[in-house]
Amino acid sequence: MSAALGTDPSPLLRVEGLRRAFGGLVAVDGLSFSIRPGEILGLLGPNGSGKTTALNLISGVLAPDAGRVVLEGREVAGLPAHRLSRLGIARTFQLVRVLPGLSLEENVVAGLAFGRDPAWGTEARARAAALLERVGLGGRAAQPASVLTYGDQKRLELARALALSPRLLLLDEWLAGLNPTELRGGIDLIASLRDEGCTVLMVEHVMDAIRALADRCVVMNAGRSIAEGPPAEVLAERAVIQAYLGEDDA
Ligand SMILES: Nc1ncnc2c1ncn2[C@@H]1O[C@H](COP(=O)(O)OP(=O)(O)OP(=O)(O)O)[C@@H](O)[C@H]1O
Repeated sequence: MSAALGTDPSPLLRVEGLRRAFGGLVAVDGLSFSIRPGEILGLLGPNGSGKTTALNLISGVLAPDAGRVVLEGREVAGLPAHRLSRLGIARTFQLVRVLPGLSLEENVVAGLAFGRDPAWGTEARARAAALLERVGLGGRAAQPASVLTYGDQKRLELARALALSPRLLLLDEWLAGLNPTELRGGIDLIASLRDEGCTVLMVEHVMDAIRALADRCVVMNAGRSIAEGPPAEVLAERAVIQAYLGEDDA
């Protein structure tokens, strides 16, 4: 199925034959898929299937052993994370990485220095205020990040990622661990980013969120893509159900 998407003439991002091993364990094993501009692609799979490693390879946290990562026609595999930030790839992390000793504004201003459209000083503070407003933290710029609830830390981390003016936003289980109210708000927030044309690759275990948000999904198992397509179709596939049930023959 991924071969058909490989013929897409102008994907925003294309990964091809991506591979990364840790010692004898091949965490990502020949992974290929594309993301079109404005699309939300869900990257799914059971624990340990290689999703976070794939995000790490795309965002420059890790270098691939083999394969290509092509952003708007440009080969970017192996570039370090700070170069990829400048080129428009931003991400959130599974374990939230806000700077607790800094204010909300300072957290976002720190992100604004490293993106595609960097800003400093007065302009950075104005843009930080707008970004905080955008993620539902408006009016709280001066508060220390240490007072935030878990859900609000996630919002702050999203504001920091958006501060990079990304072409592609990578979300690593951004909705995990939220209570039902926070989850609803989080889904609405991602939906609003999509409505603004943001392109998103999201690793997510919350299937209600995938059904509500993703245009397409890629399902990984043991480092490989085992299914690709619209959520309703993919989640009904036998191989996907077996992978989630932990079958060896999936
Ligand atoms: N830095 C590392 N060193 C050694 N092994 C690693 C490293 N990072 C990941 N792995 C292994 O690679 C495999 C894939 O891990 P990865 O975190 O990418 O999976 P995942 O699909 O994101 O899992 P989860 O849903 O639990 O977050 C696992 O077996 C994991 O133990």
